[in-house]
Amino acid sequence: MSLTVAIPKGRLGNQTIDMFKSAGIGETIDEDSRKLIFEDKKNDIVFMLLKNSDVITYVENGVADIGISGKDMVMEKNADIYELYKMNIGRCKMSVAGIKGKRIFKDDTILNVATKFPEIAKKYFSVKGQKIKIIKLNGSIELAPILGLSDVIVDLVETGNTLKANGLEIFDDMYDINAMIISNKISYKFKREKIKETIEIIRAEDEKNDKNN
Ligand SMILES: Nc1ncnc2c1ncn2[C@@H]1O[C@H](COP(=O)(O)OP(=O)(O)OP(=O)(O)O)[C@@H](O)[C@H]1O
Ligand SMILES: O=P(O)(O)OC[C@H]1O[C@H](OP(=O)(O)OP(=O)(O)O)[C@H](O)[C@@H]1O
Repeated sequence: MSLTVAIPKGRLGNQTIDMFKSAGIGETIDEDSRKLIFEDKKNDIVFMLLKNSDVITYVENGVADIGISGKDMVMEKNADIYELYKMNIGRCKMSVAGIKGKRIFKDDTILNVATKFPEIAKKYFSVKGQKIKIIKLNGSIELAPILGLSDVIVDLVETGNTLKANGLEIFDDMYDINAMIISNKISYKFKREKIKETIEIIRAEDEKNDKNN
């Protein structure tokens, strides 16, 4: 049976597809076409291109044997999967941020938190004993404090350019984030050799790219 691989469309997917291609795998993948599924007959792998936040769902349900997902999504979905390899791509931080110079402390009152990651934010603030209200957004999170929708945001920060350009700053660093190769648990039992072989190929490309950067 072929190995099925879930690739997120967008920044992580583009880099991963390049890695596969330079190892001679997935040469049939055409990111410019509207097709979402590509078969590499030579290597007996089927690639599916998914929305980033859906990769975990496909892997957890076994429709994809393995997938590439940001650690942020792995934490947010708390899925029953294996994390097999931590990649050097997709490196950023998850942070609490808000309007520069206006760090808010609200001991007994509720802090309004805008984020794409409600579960991560809830756990983080609950450990700190801070009561919060989540405002779930899907993008442009940095707008929320500027427009008065929230007190703070919980979001990813890489260069810090988006925060800076919008007059925000980091209040607290929460977690280091990177891309992960994840696997369905049953697939790992029955396709272990093929999965390991594929991860070794990606690992070699990932390490090679990391050295060159
Ligand atoms: N600025 C960034 N720098 C580095 N890695 C990032 C950055 N933003 C996101 N990532 C990582 O890349 C993954 C994919 O991000 P991308 O922006 O392509 O997806 P998305 O559009 O947020 O997808 P979705 O809306 O489905 O969640 C994230 O889950 C995260 O792990
Ligand atoms: O620190 P920086 O290098 O500026 O990167 C951080 C930005 O990148 C991500 O957004 P993305 O580009 O995915 O846009 P969206 O989530 O707003 O759609 C993240 O949500 C931040 O907004």
